[in-house]
Amino acid sequence: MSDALWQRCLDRLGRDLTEQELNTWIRPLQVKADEQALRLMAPNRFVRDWVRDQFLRLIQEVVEEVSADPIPEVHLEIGSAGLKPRRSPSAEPAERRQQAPEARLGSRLVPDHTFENFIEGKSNQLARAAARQVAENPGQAYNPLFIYGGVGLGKTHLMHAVANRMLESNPKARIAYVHSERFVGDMVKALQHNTINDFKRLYRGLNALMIDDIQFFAGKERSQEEFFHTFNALLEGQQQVILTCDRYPKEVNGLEERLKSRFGWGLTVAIEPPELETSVAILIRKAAQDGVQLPDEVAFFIAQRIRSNVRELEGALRRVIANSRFTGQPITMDFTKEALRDLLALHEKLVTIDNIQKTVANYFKMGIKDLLGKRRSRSITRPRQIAMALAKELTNHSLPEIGEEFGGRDHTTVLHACRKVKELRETDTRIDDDYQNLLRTLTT
Ligand SMILES: Nc1ncnc2c1ncn2[C@@H]1O[C@H](COP(=O)(O)OP(=O)(O)OP(=O)(O)O)[C@@H](O)[C@H]1O
Repeated sequence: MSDALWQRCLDRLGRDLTEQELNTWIRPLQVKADEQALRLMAPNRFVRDWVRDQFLRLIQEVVEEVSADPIPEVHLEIGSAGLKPRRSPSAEPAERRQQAPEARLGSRLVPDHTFENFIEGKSNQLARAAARQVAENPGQAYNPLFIYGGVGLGKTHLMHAVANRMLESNPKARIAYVHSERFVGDMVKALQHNTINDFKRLYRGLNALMIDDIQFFAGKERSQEEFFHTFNALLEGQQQVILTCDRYPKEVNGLEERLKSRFGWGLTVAIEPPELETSVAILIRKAAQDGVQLPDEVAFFIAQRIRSNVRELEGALRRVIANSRFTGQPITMDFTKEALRDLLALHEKLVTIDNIQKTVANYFKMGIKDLLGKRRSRSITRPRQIAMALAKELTNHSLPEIGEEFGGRDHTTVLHACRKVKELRETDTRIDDDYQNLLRTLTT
């Protein structure tokens, strides 16, 4: 009964919470069978406290709304609906752990991927904070830590930052960072050479295991099986596990349910594409690391045009710096536009005012006529203002040109729209989410 009720609550909560809030805080809760109450089990104290402070009242309201009489009380506790992971000391004897040669496990860590070099912004704040906690208290804070998000957004960087920090405090820590394809490859080799027991011993004797891009496990049942056991052995021994994936674990097809549910034991956090200010800060920092002082306007220019991910931002910056070194010219706006001409042409070709109008109208489920027309009800002016702000941000058109394209409006109307949207994004997360979603749709 509780499961069905909770499912109805989840559907209803989807209307009030963002997808990220649902995925990070609400979906990891498990329901424990109870006739009288709805018992929600949080995987750890952090999640319980956060859910209690931020969402419990809403959950209670939703439960009242969706349940028939009698309305159950809502209890929020730490634990799980099923078995708890055993809190035994390390699963492997110490001398056996010492035998495993590090070099045979995983890939090298990038020394520059540190917390200090990771620029924080709203889009990655939670992931960075969680990773830091894990680095300070491996095996204790959140286990496993599951970081998900699109390509090139800093998941690997954060993983390495945890490993680098752990090694700083304990140079003997046994940490393996592996891409999931490599884990699968190594396992297949071990099976072929009859060395699967060594393989198991190596992995299970670690202090921390970090596996990147676990979406590649999809459909590989034998690897998932082995990984599941390794994973359990490490968790039981309170050794840290960190995983990354390009999407929310429940959305990976071909991944066993028991694995997906285990991932929810710790903390699942998202990384989003960086906001403009974060992108600018990243560019300025990366340039400085290369000994280049990047003018602010150039950083803004690049960040405004390349919105998809940090790797692309870095690529554009590298190209500007390389061109400047090669030609001996200083990095000015004109120089940057020239250096990135083909890249920007590609982006601009895709983002036209027309395209923005269609995408925004579609997103808010309204007609283009209304978007461009004279009606002034809020349900129409907001999307209209958002569309104008996007046109200013993503195209090279001037304010009067944009006004013209929006039903012949004055350039001051466009300016007002841009300011209003900026202000609203700072005060209303829903509008900010809508804006970010639209940005992403238009630029990727
Ligand atoms: N917030 C940030 N501050 C500084 N550098 C960043 C930040 N986010 C990402 N980067 C840099 O962007 C590049 C891509 O990041 P990373 O390889 O960690 O992405 P990823 O999310 O793991 O992508 P993929 O899914 O493709 O593996 C790296 O060079 C990384 O250092």
